[in-house]
Amino acid sequence: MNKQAIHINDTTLRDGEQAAGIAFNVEEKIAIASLLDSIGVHELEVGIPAMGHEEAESIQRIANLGLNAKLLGWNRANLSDIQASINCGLDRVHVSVPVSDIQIAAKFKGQRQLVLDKLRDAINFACDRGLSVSVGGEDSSRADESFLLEVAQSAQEWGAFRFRFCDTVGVLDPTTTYKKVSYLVSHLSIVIEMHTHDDFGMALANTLAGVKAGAISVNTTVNGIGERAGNAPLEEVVMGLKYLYDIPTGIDTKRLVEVSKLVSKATNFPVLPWKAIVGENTFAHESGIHAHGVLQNPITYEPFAPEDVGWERRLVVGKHSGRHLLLSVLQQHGITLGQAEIQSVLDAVRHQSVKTKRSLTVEELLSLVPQS
Ligand SMILES: CC(=O)SCCNC(=O)CCNC(=O)[C@H](O)C(C)(C)COP(=O)(O)OP(=O)(O)OC[C@H]1O[C@@H](n2cnc3c(N)ncnc32)[C@H](O)[C@@H]1OP(=O)(O)O
Ligand SMILES: O=C(O)CCC(=O)C(=O)O
Repeated sequence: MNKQAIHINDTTLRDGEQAAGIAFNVEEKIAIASLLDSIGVHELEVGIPAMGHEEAESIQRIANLGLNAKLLGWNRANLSDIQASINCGLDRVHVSVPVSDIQIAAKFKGQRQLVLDKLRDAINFACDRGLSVSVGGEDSSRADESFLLEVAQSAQEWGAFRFRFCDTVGVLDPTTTYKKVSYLVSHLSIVIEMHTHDDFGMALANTLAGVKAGAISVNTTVNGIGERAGNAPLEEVVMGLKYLYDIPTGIDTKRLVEVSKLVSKATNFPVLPWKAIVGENTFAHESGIHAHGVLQNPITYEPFAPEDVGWERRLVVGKHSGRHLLLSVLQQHGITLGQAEIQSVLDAVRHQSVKTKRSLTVEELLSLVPQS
C-alpha cells in the first residue's frame, strides 16, 4: 500500500451539521473551524452557501479568518448554488450529482444524460470564474459502475481536481469498497476522496479500505456526527491511519479529545463513554484482570498511550475489580491490608457498585476500609 500522507477534508460543518437535531450558530461554526485548523486539518467543508442567511454569514466569516485550511462549500449542480459560494468568498467548491439510478429517478427525472449536462454546466461555470472544483458522486456505492466511471472521467476531463466516492447510505463493506475504489483509481488521474456513512457501523472500515485502494483524501466529521448513523469520525480515521496503516496525516492528535469536547458541547449531544478514541472510558480500567495487566504494563490493554489523544489513564474501582487494583489504589493512600481484609473490602465494593450502579469514588472506597 502507498504510504503517502492522507489529506483530511473534514465535513463536521456540512454533513456533520446535517444530523437531525444539530444546528450550530455562527460563533460555534467559527470556533469549530478555528480549532480544526489549529490542529492541522487540511481542508474544511464549511457548509452550504445556497442555504443563505445565517449559514452564508458564517461561511463568509470563516472565509475571512485567514485559516491555513482550504475551505470548501457544498453545492448542488446548480449555477445559483455556485454563485452563492462565490458570494461567500470561497474559491473552492464541491459540486454534487446523483449517480445511482435510485437517486437519478428521484431528482433528475431518471435521465442519466441530465446528470452529465448539469455537471458539465456547473464545472464550466465554476472554472470560468477561477474556482477549484471537487465533484461528488452521491450514492456512488449503489451506482451502475460504468456510469459512475463515466461521471468521474467526465468530471476529470471538464476540469475537476477531485472525485468524491460517496457511500451515501452506508451499505458497503470493506471488501466491496476496496474493489469499487480500486476500479476508479485505476481509471482516473485525479484524487479520489472517500465519503462514508455508518448505517451498518462500517464508516471507518470503509474509509480505510478506500485508502488501501488508493484514495488519498478522506471526508470525516468530529465524533462521527452526520446524517442518520453519521460519518467516518475524524478521530478514528486519523488514529486508524496512524496506528493500523502507519500513514501520517500531520494532525496534532494530542488535541483530538479537546476537539471532540468542543463539538459535543456545540451539538448538545454527549459522546458515549465507549466511543472509540474520544469516549471517556477509552483509557479507564476497572476489571481485575485488565487492571492487573495495566499495572504491570499499559500496552496489555491499551492500543496506544492515552496522552496521544489528550486523555489520561484512569484506574477505577467497581463491581469487576480485583485484589491487585484495590491494593494499588489503597497503597497510594498509605493503606496496607492483609489478604482477608482485602477480600472483605472487595466484597463490599461489589455490593456498593451494584447498589449505586457505577464505579466507586476514592472516598467511597476509603470508607469501606475497616478502621484499625
Ligand atoms: C447526500 C447529502 O447529504 S446531499 C446534501 C444535503 N443537504 C441538505 O439538504 C441540507 C441543506 N439543504 C437545504 O437547505 C435545502 O435543501 C436547499 C437550500 C439546498 C434547497 O432547498 P429547496 O429549494 O427548498 O428544495 P428542497 O430541499 O425541498 O428540494 C431539493 C431540490 O434540489 C434538487 N436536487 C437535489 N440534489 C441535487 C443536485 N445534486 N443537483 C441539482 N439539484 C439537486 C432536487 O431535485 C429538488 O429540486 P426541485 O426543487 O426542483 O424539486
Ligand atoms: O458530496 C456529495 O456528493 C454527497 C455527499 C454526501 O453527503 C453523501 O453522499 O452522503
